Amino acid sequence: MSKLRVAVLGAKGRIGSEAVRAVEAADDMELVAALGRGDKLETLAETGAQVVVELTNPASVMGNLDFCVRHGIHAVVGTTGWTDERLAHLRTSLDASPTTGGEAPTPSTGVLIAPNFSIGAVLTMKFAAQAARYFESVEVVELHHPNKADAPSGTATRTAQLIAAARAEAGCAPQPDATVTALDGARGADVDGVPVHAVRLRGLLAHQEVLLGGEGETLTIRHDSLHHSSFMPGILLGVRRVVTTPGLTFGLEHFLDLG
Ligand SMILES: NC(=O)C1=CN([C@@H]2O[C@H](COP(=O)(O)OP(=O)(O)OC[C@H]3O[C@@H](n4cnc5c(N)ncnc54)[C@H](O)[C@@H]3O)[C@@H](O)[C@H]2O)C=CC1
Ligand SMILES: O=C(O)C1=N[C@H](C(=O)O)C[C@H](O)C1
Repeated sequence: MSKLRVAVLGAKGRIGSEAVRAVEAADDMELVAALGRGDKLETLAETGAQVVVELTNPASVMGNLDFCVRHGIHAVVGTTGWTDERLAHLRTSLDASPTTGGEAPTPSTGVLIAPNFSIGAVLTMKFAAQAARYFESVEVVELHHPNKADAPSGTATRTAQLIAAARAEAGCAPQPDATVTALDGARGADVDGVPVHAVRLRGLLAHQEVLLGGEGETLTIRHDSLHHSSFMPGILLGVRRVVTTPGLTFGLEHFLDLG
């Protein structure tokens, strides 16, 4: 069986360099390009890359994906900074990409955007959304290394959105909060009504706590990524699945059998 031809964008970065090693070690993949800032995207087409693993930064990701989609190259994206506007733009460009034909043509290019590739983080999001309706209060605390460019993390934003959606579906009342005066930022960022707090601390990598509170009890769901290796099985799964999943997939959970 022929190997999947994979390229990594952001190949010299913290997660990108780990992804390069993971792709090189995978029996069913061939690393055909490892590109960093300033390298020409045309290399992707020239090397016949079938899948790009995009691990750069929010300022670069849209241009990189535009190139991939125009050239029919599938993409597995870990880079953060996704807004509704950016997702709409990507869907529009996917709609215009080559189609598989048939009565209801679908985009043939697949893009997976995963706010977090680690299984524990994906499960944290799922468990938090399940629990959210049973507690009056819920807040998210994410903790990362101090070199991280964005806050709150993509994972925390997604977690809060899923919690808010679950609470809205269950008809939950707004959270209790009697705060009248507060220093700017003291109550965190408001993501769909869920407070999200970001800690940046030397020594940390990527961690998250979801704090849930009800009458006389609290529940804490905590996840810790202790090494970038925690993201690699998810990236490799994404590469294997995206080639047969046209269009936009948001969240690795769609490629996992979580029940
Ligand atoms: N979804 C997930 O599970 C994870 C996502 N991330 C995200 O991945 C992104 C990268 O994180 P880190 O590796 O920590 O950052 P980093 O700053 O260490 O690495 C980013 C690399 O991309 C390069 N780069 C910038 N623009 C480029 C371009 N146009 N073409 C090619 N390379 C370019 C930079 O020079 C740098 O080497 C961030 O958005 C981060 O939040 C990080 C870890 C896990
Ligand atoms: O920048 C990081 O390191 C990470 N970024 C992602 C995020 O913003 O959620 C995933 C993980 O938290 C590591």
